[in-house]
Amino acid sequence: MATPTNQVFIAVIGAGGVGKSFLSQLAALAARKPTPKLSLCYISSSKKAAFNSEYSIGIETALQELASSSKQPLSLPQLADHLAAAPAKAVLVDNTSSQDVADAYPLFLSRGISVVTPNKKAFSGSYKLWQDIFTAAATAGSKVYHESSVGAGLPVISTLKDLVDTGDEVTKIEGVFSGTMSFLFNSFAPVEGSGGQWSAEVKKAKELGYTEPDPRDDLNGLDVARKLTILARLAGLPVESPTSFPVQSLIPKELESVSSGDEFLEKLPGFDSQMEETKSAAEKQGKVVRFVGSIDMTSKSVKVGLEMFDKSHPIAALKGSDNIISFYTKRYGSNPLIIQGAGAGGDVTAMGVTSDLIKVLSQIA
Ligand SMILES: NC(=O)C1=CN([C@@H]2O[C@H](COP(=O)(O)OP(=O)(O)OC[C@H]3O[C@@H](n4cnc5c(N)ncnc54)[C@H](OP(=O)(O)O)[C@@H]3O)[C@@H](O)[C@H]2O)C=CC1
Ligand SMILES: N[C@@H](CC=O)C(=O)O
Ligand code: NA
Repeated sequence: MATPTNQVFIAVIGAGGVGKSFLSQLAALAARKPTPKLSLCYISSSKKAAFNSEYSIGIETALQELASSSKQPLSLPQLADHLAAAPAKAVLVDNTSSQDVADAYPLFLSRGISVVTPNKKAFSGSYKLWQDIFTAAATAGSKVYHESSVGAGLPVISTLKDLVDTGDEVTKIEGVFSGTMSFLFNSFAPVEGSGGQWSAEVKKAKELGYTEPDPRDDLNGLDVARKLTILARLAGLPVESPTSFPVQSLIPKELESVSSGDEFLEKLPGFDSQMEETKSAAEKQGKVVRFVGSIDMTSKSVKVGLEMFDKSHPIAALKGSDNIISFYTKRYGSNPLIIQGAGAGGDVTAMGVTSDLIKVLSQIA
């Protein structure tokens, strides 16, 4: 039987802040662009899944179907089998931050299943996983896109790929790469006024959907380190892992061994004085403190941490969860190519995922 080319099956793992926004953008996309026909065939959280032998879940009703389902999620190899047996091509959308799901991308890709994701774990894990992912995709002809793994929906990865693919040479990448850290410092240590309480701002960032599922993954600097690992690799620096360069953590020493994110948030107000000291030290010099990262391609060095900025500096003047990312290249000379805008939040992150899906559809359907 010929494989229909006018239909694509979509499997979604993860229905949190980004996953929910993605589903509503998928519903709008399916309504706006009837070709190829987009069929949602699987949706799961960590505990439950909705799927059936007809490969058909209502996109609009997916969250209700998931909530009322009594099915356990398929194991990742079972899901790969299920999608490989679908009557047309399939795309896996990973909206989790799971390392296990990320580790399975080579399996999905080698079975012809394309992957789109905002999950940083695969592209910032071991360099071997990175190679396995792109080798599996190249061998099987499947596609893999991860725009929202850096700067949420901002066109950071596509821009860097375009620079490299057109023969430009990146010399340095620097800026603010975390929506959470941007929000925290913009509200805790604003250019004007006194700012809020550190621990209260951390809670707000979580409520606004900016943080990782566990906010300690933002505060320990690892989220930014992961993003820099991804960008460094794309720019041609084969960084081994996000822990292979200096990363400053903002987790108080006393809370390093706390077992859960919730307990950490409960105890954090007891350590607000530590961040207050950092803020005052900058204020004494007429500056503000911000959490930044940089990749220097010439010296092959990557670093992540706090720096002080004059109040007139563009990094000091960021608002909300904005990221600012400057690409210094041979072609752009001393005036970098700069990308700026919201770097976290469900809708802007899902936008990057949905636009990646559209790119995949244009190549496979
Ligand atoms: N939020 C943001 O602004 C941005 C997020 N991202 C990335 O997007 C991804 C999702 O973030 P976000 O939506 O905020 O996170 P949430 O915590 O809101 O949602 C995560 C979802 O993934 C599910 N999940 C976790 N592990 C598994 C698993 N092994 N199998 C199936 N489902 C699983 C969770 O299920 P359950 O509810 O059962 O635990 C939940 O539905 C992360 O990788 C994050 O780094 C990237 C850019 C910006
Ligand atoms: N927690 C991350 C989400 C996007 O990658 C951030 O705050 O930037
Ligand atoms: Na992006």
